[in-house]
Amino acid sequence: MKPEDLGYNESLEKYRVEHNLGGFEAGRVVAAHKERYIVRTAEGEFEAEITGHLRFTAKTREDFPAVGDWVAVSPFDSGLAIIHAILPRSSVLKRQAVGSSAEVQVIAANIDYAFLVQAVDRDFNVNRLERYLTICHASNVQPIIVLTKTDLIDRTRLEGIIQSIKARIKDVPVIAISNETRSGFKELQAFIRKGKTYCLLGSSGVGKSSLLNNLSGRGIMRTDAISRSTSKGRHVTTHREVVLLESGGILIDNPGMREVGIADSSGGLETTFESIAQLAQKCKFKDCTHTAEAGCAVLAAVEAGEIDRASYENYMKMAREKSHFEATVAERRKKDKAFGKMIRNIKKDIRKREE
Ligand SMILES: Nc1nc2c(ncn2[C@@H]2O[C@H](COP(=O)(O)OP(=O)(O)OP(=O)(O)O)[C@@H](O)[C@H]2O)c(=O)[nH]1
Ligand SMILES: [Zn+2]
Repeated sequence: MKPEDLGYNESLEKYRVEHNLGGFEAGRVVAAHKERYIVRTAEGEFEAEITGHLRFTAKTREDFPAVGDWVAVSPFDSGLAIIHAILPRSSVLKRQAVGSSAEVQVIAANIDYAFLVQAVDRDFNVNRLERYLTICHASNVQPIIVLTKTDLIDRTRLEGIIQSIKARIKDVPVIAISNETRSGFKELQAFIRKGKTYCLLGSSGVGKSSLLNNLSGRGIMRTDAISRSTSKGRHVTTHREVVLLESGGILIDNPGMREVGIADSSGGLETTFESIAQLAQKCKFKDCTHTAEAGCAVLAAVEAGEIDRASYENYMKMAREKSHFEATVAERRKKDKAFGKMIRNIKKDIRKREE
């Protein structure tokens, strides 16, 4: 298999050469579990660990390899390799970790396109689509909306749903398919290009697995589980989270993908609701919350019907979640800082006493 088949490209190769990584092989992380990785290179598949240097210089979880990452590796034994560096990511899909720590988890890296999957029956909800769009914009992933289960409703109802999406979401392709009748698959396939990386985002039960099965046909790469003993003697089983589609596209599918929420969507909110963000600059007060202020340009536009009220409410809800998330992170950083200072003071005291 050529690295290009896994999505390797010229800018990655340029980086590898320019940063003196030419002596290593380029590989793509196809599975990650704790600090154990499965890396696929042109030569084959390796079970890999990161160098001590990478581990000790890592400041956050984002400094560790994730599924989809391109890494510089050196094989050292049959089937074993060391990861020396992570090549620059074109996109990072993350989510806020469960719990109160507000730590960000990297779900996958280097995804080009996300299929935002929604069923046209009971799951259908434009607010949820906007939520996924926000994540895509924050992550630098191109969205494509896929409506499933179109066999369950009639043509008129489907047209109505598509219209209601287009009224609120501009410039994002909408494809309607059925996993049962396979209608719409030709149109969908036209969006899948060789060497590009995709993922599926959507609630449980909307038809993501069925879609994946219909797309992959033969040539699926993760049919068997990987089970090897680790250097520490443990025996673990991992599933490859990268699937090669028949059309040459690469699909990343892992459990974290199914729990994507809002995390650190710097700029994401603004891109999704561009018109709201632009209006917000025209508000009378700089710190306008767009809830009740006089001279609020956003409220005025909602009143005038220039902005959809549902979009406005969704925007406000996400803005609140985002600021809550950022506050939690700031709070934790402050605590970490105070703790670090305390430790330094204790050490100083000990040194003084020893003198
Ligand atoms: N009628 C109809 N049923 C579908 C379609 N796509 C999926 N289903 C059914 O919907 C159910 C859920 O489909 P899945 O593909 O498992 O959904 P999923 O999104 O992978 O769900 P999770 O694994 O929970 O995330 C299954 O019973 C499918 O047979 C469709 O296009 N039409
Ligand atoms: Zn305002």
